[in-house]
Amino acid sequence: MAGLAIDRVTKRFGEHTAVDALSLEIKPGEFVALLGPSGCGKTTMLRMLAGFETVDEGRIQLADRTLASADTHVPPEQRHMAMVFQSYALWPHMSVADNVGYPIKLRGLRGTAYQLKVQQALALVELEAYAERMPQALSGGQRQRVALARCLVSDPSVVLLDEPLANLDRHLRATMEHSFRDFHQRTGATLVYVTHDQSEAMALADKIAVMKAGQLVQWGTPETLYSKPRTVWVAGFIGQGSQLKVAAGHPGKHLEGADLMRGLNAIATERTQSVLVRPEHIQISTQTPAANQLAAQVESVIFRGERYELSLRLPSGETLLAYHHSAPDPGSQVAVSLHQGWCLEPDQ
Ligand SMILES: Nc1ncnc2c1ncn2[C@@H]1O[C@H](COP(=O)(O)OP(=O)(O)OP(=O)(O)O)[C@@H](O)[C@H]1O
Repeated sequence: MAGLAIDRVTKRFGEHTAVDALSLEIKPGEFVALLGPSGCGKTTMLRMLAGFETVDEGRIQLADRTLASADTHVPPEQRHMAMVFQSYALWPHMSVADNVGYPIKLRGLRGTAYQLKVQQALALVELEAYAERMPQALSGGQRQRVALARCLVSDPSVVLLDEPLANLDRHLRATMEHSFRDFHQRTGATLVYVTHDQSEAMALADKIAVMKAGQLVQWGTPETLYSKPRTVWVAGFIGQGSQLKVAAGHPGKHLEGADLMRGLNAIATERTQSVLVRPEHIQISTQTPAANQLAAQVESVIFRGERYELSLRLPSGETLLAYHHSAPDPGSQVAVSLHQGWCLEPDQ
């Protein structure tokens, strides 16, 4: 296993900078997600890692070896990496076992050694029983697992995955999230996973690189991104929550309930700091508001199975998303206690 170092890597297409001085240190065996909206440069970064694109500036290293820089370009087949695409790209005329074994057959492996490798790769994705099936006779999730097995058969140091669940329905995606985590635990491979779906990145990755317009805006564990998003934009992109303006705190600080309430009650011109309040830090009651609570009007209620999701309007005119175990009437007044908030940096 080897770690990957991405050091101030830049890629331009004509006038457009697709990846802008991006740096990341990926440890051996880490599961990393590149997360960001469409067009932010995730796929371009992945293709530079794979060697399908050259690097204009900066350097990519795998362990001590330079794979790419302005004057170095190791070709894809010499990088010891494997890539899994959204479209699976299986050969329809070959059985599952033949699809999986194809890369090592190309390298001349035959006989028992070949059979064993194919069997081991199929076992990693729990498809041993499907070895003789044709790809058309598999579900979308199973096809994606065949594609994974095919990339593992050559023991790559790094597996690159480009939105591998994008073509699957919601139910299958959830199942596959478990398969990917199991797969990572069984292989211990270094995985770099591109997605624009924040919940997928949070469910899968050990660390997430959040990208915007070619730049890295935050690099951290899913827990850190959720509880301490750096900027207004990251907070809007990760998880659910409301952003309010307060006259208290400063970026990178928590605000406890009393300070938060005081900050919210200040006059509008003084409320210049953006604060993120997650729904789990909000308590709702249908009693008359006490001195340390806010009065809010219920605008809408959505049933989510285990709870109700409430959209509330505060006296300042701002909206607040809260959870509650029962459904208050739309239009009614509730008392709101805020227990905690996180202060955000403005976007550049
Ligand atoms: N070969 C190319 N020639 C010119 N521009 C390109 C090329 N490849 C990508 N781009 C541009 O670079 C930017 C980043 O594209 P990229 O595919 O990396 O984004 P992405 O974050 O992966 O988006 P998506 O989630 O939609 O796949 C986009 O503006 C895209 O149009």
